Amino acid sequence: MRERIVYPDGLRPKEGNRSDGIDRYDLLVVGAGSAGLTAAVEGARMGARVALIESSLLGGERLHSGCVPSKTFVASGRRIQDVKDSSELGVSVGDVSIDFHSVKKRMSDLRALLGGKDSALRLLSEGVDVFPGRAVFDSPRSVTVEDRKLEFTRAIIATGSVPMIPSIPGLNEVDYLTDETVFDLEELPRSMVVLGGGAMGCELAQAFRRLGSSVTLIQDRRCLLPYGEPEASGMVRRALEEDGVDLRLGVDVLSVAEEGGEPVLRCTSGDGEFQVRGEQLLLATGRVPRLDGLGLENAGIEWRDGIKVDRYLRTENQRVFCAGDVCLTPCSTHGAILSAKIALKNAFLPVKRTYDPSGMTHCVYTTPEVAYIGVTLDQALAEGKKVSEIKVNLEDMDRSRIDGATEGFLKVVVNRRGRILGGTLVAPRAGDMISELALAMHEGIKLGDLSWVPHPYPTEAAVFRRAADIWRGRTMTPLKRSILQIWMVLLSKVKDRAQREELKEAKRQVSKADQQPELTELEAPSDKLEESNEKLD
Ligand SMILES: Cc1cc2nc3c(=O)[nH]c(=O)nc-3n(C[C@H](O)[C@H](O)[C@H](O)COP(=O)(O)OP(=O)(O)OC[C@H]3O[C@@H](n4cnc5c(N)ncnc54)[C@H](O)[C@@H]3O)c2cc1C
Ligand SMILES: NC(=O)c1ccc[n+]([C@@H]2O[C@H](COP(=O)([O-])OP(=O)(O)OC[C@H]3O[C@@H](n4cnc5c(N)ncnc54)[C@H](O)[C@@H]3O)[C@@H](O)[C@H]2O)c1
Repeated sequence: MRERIVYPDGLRPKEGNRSDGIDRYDLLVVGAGSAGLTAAVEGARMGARVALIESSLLGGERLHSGCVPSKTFVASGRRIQDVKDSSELGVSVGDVSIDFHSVKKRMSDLRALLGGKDSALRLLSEGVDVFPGRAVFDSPRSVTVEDRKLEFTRAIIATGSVPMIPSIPGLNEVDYLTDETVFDLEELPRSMVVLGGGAMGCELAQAFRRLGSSVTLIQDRRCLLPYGEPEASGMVRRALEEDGVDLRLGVDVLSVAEEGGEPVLRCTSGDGEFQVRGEQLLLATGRVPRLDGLGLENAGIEWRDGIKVDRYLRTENQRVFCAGDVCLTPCSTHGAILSAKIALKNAFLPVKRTYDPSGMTHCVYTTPEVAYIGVTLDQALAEGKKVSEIKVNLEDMDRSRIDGATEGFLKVVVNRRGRILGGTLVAPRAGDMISELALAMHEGIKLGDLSWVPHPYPTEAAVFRRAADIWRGRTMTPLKRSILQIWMVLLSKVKDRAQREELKEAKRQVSKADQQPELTELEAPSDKLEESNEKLD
């Protein structure tokens, strides 16, 4: 289970030396996950006196129960699958086996290694005072942590989120796993029921299946990953089915009970009632902000399902801002980091930045990966926008053919001027590649401009150049084509006239030379004549 922060000897923040015993900070950050760590370190670098409060482990969800552990399982699952699929590339291997304990040990080692940069020692070296304990606001400008009162000029709440536990009869009477416990499993489960077909459900269902568990995924909606491009969702569905995940879509879970030491789910769908059971039940049904016990009412901040923030990420208390999962959905580490930078800037500087969710990238690390940004074609049309969509299938890309990974596509949604409004990429490394669209959208670079970027050959990233070329071809209207044709005729006429002038001049030289006696002097003009004739050819 989670441990408390351990301070190296002598590095604990000094007791407040003010006569009233209260420490005063320019910036107080609650929560040391991706958002809180970013705000604290960048705040200290800006010259602020910073206090960072963490009630559990430094590093937050990314390090302990989110990205790092899940992607470690995903990486092992991918490697197994690559080995199994290698015969397509002419590589034969014998039986493949999985050592779950080694997979887990690698995950723990990685957590320790990557956690180094989130350590108390490193934070103190950056000038951040770290306070272990639970922060409770006791007034609009002060917080208490372990009986110590800290006053602040500005505060950033970055307390993250907790798993959303659905209200299903009987659920609280059975043992279930969430992201906070699934990576602590000692043994690979023989069978697992995953509830929820969002990013977490799809990634972990595929990973556990590849590691060797028999997996059933139950999703209430009729599709997986319901918020993005439907074709991408369909591809992930096919990929999971090919891996052997038993998919049950459009299903309501009526109740859960324990039978023979296993959770059994009574479900219903259009086809009637049925039961699903597994050695383990994993909940992947979404997240809710972590706000309980923060004493927000004492800080003059209203909250119900979440904290209300404006586009500057400021709460009703003008001194207090939010960043990360506590105020964003969908949740992501890069969203947490970006929002922390924005909240920090807005907390101290006169020039404000807004948080624009439409510029946020999303990636699901299944095989193939699905990455997207902005709007889909359907969403743009529903908003009444005049847009079109450019699509390139991976099977048309040389690199995808070479690697034998042709499942996937790029779709880019553009307005009539070629401005990019969104895009979806399904590809082996879609998460790495989507940044090109993010950069283009951020900098206002149009799709056609990507045509001039020298994407190396053969890479999958050249799919952007292909899309840009298709767009440029499409924008060649009959009018543009006619203008170009007229221009080319004019150009050829101008050229002809220049060449005729040159010829005339050469002839003049020849006739002039005819009247001269010396043969050598004739050579130059006749050379010129030949040259001119060549040019005309
Ligand atoms: C299984 C899984 C996989 C994921 N994979 C990815 C991925 O691949 N890519 C990606 O971008 N995102 C991924 N995410 C999402 C990502 O992990 C989160 O969006 C991100 O870590 C949130 O960072 P945060 O700083 O907002 O919150 P957190 O990391 O949750 O940090 C909040 C911190 O605040 C502390 N805290 C709470 N209340 C108090 C209090 N009162 N006083 C003091 N401290 C307090 C908590 O202990 C915690 O450490 C995944 C999530 C899950 C569940
Ligand atoms: N790669 C990544 O960036 C990554 C990976 C994992 C999680 N995350 C983030 O973490 C958060 C949590 O992920 P998540 O997948 O749990 O949430 P999610 O909201 O993305 O998906 C939850 C899914 O569960 C379904 N669901 C909800 N209640 C259900 C029920 N009772 N029965 C059946 N299905 C039900 C919903 O329809 C939804 O599709 C999200 O914000 C996500 O973006 C990100």
